Amino acid sequence: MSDILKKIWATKHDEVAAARKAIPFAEIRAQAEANADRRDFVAALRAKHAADQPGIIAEIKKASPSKGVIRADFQPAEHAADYADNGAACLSVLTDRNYFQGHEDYLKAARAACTLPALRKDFMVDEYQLFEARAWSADCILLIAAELSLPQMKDFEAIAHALGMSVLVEVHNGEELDAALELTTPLVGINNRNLRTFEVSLDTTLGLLQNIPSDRIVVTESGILATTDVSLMQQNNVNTFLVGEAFMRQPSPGKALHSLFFG
Ligand SMILES: O=C(O)c1ccccc1NCC(=O)[C@H](O)[C@H](O)COP(=O)(O)O
Repeated sequence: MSDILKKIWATKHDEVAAARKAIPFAEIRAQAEANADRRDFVAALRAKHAADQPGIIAEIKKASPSKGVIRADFQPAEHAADYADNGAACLSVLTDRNYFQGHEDYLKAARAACTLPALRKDFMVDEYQLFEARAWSADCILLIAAELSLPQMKDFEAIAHALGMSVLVEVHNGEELDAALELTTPLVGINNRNLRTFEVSLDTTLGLLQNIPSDRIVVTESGILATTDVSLMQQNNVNTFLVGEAFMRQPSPGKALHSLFFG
């Protein structure tokens, strides 16, 4: 099995090198720092929990390495408004072009179509991408502990927070979780998908859960497809979800969200 994560990482370094030539670092940094349009990603999740509701991060994803094209009729702004109307707390928008057919314009369009905070869902390998994210109005960035060192994650977290963005740190095993818990972000994502083999098991969340302090918000990511999956997580006190495919494959992603979480 080829390691897709390593391939993605190599592509990202090439992309960043090209982006730095197209828009110099000083310029993207100035754009990021001038962008005062901020929405609080963590507060949006906490508000749902305070109202005794699930915190749903609804993903806008056209394709993926494991599934190919998930949704041919892809309308990011419409999907965002549909999610917002049906109880999502936040958006997650793929901006990776090569592997997910994403684009920064999808992030901008989705966020502009509603009032929800948005995660730039991408593979952050270089600080340049954090400034890009804020320049594009992202409210949160993803750090994948499988490929980032702890010093890198600490640096990236500090930059994201200084720019007013939240950080979702993502783990898949105990070693990655130990590193993630060295960060200050309350958002700890447990990816049920092994990003190297594509194998999905909800036991990943259940197995790591007990090692996460109660002041963190555990986000269960990937493979949430059925109401039984939602109930299993809620029975284990996990009430924050990052869901893509189960919504994006349905004619109305928003109605699919409503039916999965609110019956
Ligand atoms: O989804 C993939 O195939 C994939 C492959 C390699 C790296 C990341 C990948 N996915 C990112 C995600 O984690 C998911 O988009 C997200 O958690 C939503 O998952 P799902 O609800 O199963 O679409």
